[in-house]
Amino acid sequence: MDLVQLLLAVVAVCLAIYYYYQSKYDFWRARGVPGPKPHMYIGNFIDVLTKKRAICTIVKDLYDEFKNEPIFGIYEGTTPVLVVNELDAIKDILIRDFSVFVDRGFHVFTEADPLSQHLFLLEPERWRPLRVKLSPIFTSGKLKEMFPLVVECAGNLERHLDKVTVDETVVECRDLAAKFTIDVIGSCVFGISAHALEDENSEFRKMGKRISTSSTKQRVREAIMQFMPSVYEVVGHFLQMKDIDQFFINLVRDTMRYRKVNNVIRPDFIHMLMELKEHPEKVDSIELTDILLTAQAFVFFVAGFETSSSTMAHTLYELAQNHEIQDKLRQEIRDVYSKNGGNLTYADVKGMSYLDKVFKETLRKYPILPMLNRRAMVNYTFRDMKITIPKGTKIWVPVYGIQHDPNIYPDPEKFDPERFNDDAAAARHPMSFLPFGDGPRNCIGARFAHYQSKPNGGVNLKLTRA
Ligand code: HEM
Repeated sequence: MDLVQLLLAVVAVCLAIYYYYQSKYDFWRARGVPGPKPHMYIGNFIDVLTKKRAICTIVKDLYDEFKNEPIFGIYEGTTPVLVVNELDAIKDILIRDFSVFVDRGFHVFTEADPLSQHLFLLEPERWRPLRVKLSPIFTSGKLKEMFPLVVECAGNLERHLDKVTVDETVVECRDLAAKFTIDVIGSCVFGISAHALEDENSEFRKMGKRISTSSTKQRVREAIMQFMPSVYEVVGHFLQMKDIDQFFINLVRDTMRYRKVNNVIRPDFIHMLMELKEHPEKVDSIELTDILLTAQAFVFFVAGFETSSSTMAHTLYELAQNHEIQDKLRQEIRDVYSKNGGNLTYADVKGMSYLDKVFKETLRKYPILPMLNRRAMVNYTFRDMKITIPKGTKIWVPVYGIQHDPNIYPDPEKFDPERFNDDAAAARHPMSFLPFGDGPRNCIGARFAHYQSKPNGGVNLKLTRA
């Protein structure tokens, strides 16, 4: 083969690759679904990879551009994703036709990343029986039993704030919220005192920081996981955060062993996971390994810590700018505390209606997940729309866009808890407020989130001014 032939062969291969990838971007056009133009290989997420824009901004901008369409198509890398704007269609996906959309469409890396086998990521076969068995952990009754543990942490927070306000130390609210949440999760999930409030070097705090800080290694890891899952299966082992995994594996194993030997019973998640382990026959056909149980405790830490602490920090941020709302809320909180001789009960938290509105408005303006993910398990035809998507198609529900849509929430950047008056909330479509998702695969910890976040806000406002 001479040089010209070699060059022609190289050009032919390059063209073949180019057309192969280009043809992947015909997916939505061929089905008559509108959408933004994708970039070669990267799809519509170049700004996420280059960290130019946050994913919530991208979701909002795309939603604003296509919000008059009931659906539009985008590409995650080369994978087509259907974004569904129409609220009735969203209800069909999350609730009515849930059996079609039971999967989130994420990968579980059983070998490369054993703790990824948790409820949020699991495929339907293992998710279904586990969700059934884990749901009772979050019933009102169980949370009521657990509430004294939260109150104990709120007491520590109160003492901590007493100290720092006397010293007139500047308090970083985001950091304070993270420490409090770690103490609550440490106690309610793992049954240990994490001491994050008092000790800057607490092991749990360090783990929380490691998980939530986005290092270059972590960014590379997440990008490969999301855009090249089959590559991650091979190289994931090298990118794994082994010390974090080992910390949680040891913690759960040692705590379970200690409790068993010393016959310790405590009303927390570890106890409930131990009960599942003791009765494996209760979990259908799936094997309940220590790793699988640890993965569930791990997701309660990850999902419970960052979500609630960000929400608390956002609430305090908004209250610092809206003094009227802050004063009204403080009055409600002080009334409840003084009625009960300085104590806070489970029923009190439930009864604080203004705090509830403030919490909801925070989650409307700052939803933790900018979109919900689902994947069609079979071919699916949308009602009232002449479109059929093939089995395997990924779906996004653009929560951030919907919750910032001025047609649904007038003046959406304004922080206004009155949007959640009973009448105003009832007048809106139920799918227009989805901070915890909806349907059988909604947030399993939603109720727990209320009962761990609100006492934090309560203690902060009772004692201080944001
Ligand atoms: C303010 C706090 C929180 C927010 C805003 C939040 C939000 C969410 C959202 C939007 C989802 C996806 C729902 C869907 O796809 O329909 C989710 C799932 C989940 N959340 Fe939360 N969450 C919070 C707190 C918690 C807590 C405290 C825990 C556990 C202790 C938790 C555990 C989970 C788990 C395990 C899932 C996956 C559920 C499944 O697939 O079955 N979350 N959360």
